[in-house]
Amino acid sequence: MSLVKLYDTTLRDGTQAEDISFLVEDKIRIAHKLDELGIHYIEGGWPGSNPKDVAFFKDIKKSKLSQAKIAAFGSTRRAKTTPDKDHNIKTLIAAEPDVITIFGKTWDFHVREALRISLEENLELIYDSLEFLKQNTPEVCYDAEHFFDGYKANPDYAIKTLQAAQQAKVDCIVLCDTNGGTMPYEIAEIISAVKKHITTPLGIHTHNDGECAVANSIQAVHQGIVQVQGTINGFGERCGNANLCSIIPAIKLKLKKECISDEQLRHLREVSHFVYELANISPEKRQAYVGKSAFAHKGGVHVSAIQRHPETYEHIRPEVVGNSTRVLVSDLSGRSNILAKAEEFNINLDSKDPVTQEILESIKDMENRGFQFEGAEASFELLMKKALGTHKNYFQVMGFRVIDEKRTDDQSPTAEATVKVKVGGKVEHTAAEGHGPVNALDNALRKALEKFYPKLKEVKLHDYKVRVLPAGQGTASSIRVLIESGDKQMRWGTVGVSDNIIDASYQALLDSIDFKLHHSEEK
Ligand SMILES: CC(=O)SCCNC(=O)CCNC(=O)[C@H](O)C(C)(C)COP(=O)(O)OP(=O)(O)OC[C@H]1O[C@@H](n2cnc3c(N)ncnc32)[C@H](O)[C@@H]1OP(=O)(O)O
Ligand SMILES: CC(=O)C(=O)O
Repeated sequence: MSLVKLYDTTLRDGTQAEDISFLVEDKIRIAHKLDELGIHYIEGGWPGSNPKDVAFFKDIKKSKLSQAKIAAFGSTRRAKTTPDKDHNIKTLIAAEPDVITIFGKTWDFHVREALRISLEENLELIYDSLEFLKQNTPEVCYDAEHFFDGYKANPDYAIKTLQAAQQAKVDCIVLCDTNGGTMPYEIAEIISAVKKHITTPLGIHTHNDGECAVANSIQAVHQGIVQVQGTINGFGERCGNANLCSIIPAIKLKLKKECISDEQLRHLREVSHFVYELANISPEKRQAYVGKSAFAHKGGVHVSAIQRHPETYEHIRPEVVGNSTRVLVSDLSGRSNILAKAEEFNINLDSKDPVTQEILESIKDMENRGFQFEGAEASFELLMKKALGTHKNYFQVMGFRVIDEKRTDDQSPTAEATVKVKVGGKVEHTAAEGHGPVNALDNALRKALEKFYPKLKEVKLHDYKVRVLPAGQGTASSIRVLIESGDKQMRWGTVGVSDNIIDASYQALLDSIDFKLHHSEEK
């Protein structure tokens, strides 16, 4: 099986994305993750650009990578100098990477407009920059910027720029779709034309402006190119770069070519989430292969079929990329969704038991009133237990009161809540303050119940989302509150709906506490 080399530019082109910035420490941690994933080349940055990138190349040498090569990025020399005097080229060599990659101009329009030099001068600049680098570095890649646009505008000149790089004996020539507007069929045609003139190994670097970056990269691999550049999660300039989290499984599972091992592929989802975490960006749910929804089944017909055979609605087994099948519960559910969830929660439920239908109808009715169980599986589990008569009443809330007060215009508001709960035969009446009314109510409820159930001290509130339901009644609209809670072992979601935001929050908080108590006892 032929090997396709993976070249990751998350740490360089990825950081050219709006909102993405990594500390040097983040870059080092990501580099190690990429190395473990089996990425062959890690482009760490542009040392001629900023001190952070210089520090990366210095620091990465202090720790050992298992197999990846570190690449430094830059450009061909400036027009009015020679390579040995060019600041950018000198800093690239000084960074002492395993590989140096420079980009140069292919498109005659860019040579004239961006560099403002003659076409001939640009060819000299490509050749002598690369030739000089080849004498000073073990491996050199050449990124032919705007190659596809350049080829379409002036094929002869575009090929001449590649020939200049080939003459300098570079190790790989990377065809770039820099503006990201090329279509997959053009990639196939142009690569086969290039191969008539160029014998140097070819690579591909695509951007996603036409939403075709992954498709274009796969098309290029199909055409026999040997290096694919991209970024984790598709981070990158404008609409992003080609997403390696989609390209890697496509190379292995669809094109049946070698790139990383099966074991490394099982860590793909983990690496994707790690990079999101360090970038401080919420993972994209609908991301192919690695997203939370990539194998989430909602329609009753789908759930029924995947239980008979997963391949009916899954294009690959999710485990091979470290993901898993999920069944969602909603008003699009059928009995199969309820039965699948019951099995997941270790609840015995017979498909012929009339309670299955009752639960289904109750969900459809509640979703119609604004509830949503997809992010609130703990509330759904409690609902099932109530329907089956296995729900236990650990406590009863006899009432609550919340006061939100702002006495003068220049004073911040204060919030206080009182609750009355009954546990066994004992009544507890407690008050607490908080940052706002919901937090005060949460504090009061826990304060009252922790006396009876000290395990509740472990529960932390991780997320609190409020959504106004679209009834068009302004501040009198119904509200849905989704809460995510967690302890040391797990996280769970609960939901509440009311036309009163405090009441909706109260319902979700109560379910969260109730769920924790049920699970502590079951353990
Ligand atoms: C397709 C890509 O993604 S390429 C990577 C793009 N990434 C970045 O630009 C991020 C890092 N860049 C930087 O930190 C800065 O732009 C630097 C340090 C590289 C250069 O900064 P400056 O010297 O201030 O120049 P500036 O940012 O305005 O860039 C334009 C200069 O680059 C030159 N240039 C652009 N492409 C090339 C090239 N392939 N070869 C040589 N010079 C080039 C232009 O001719 C222009 O030079 P001039 O001002 O002497 O006419
Ligand atoms: C080299 C590069 O980043 C590009 O052409 O998009």
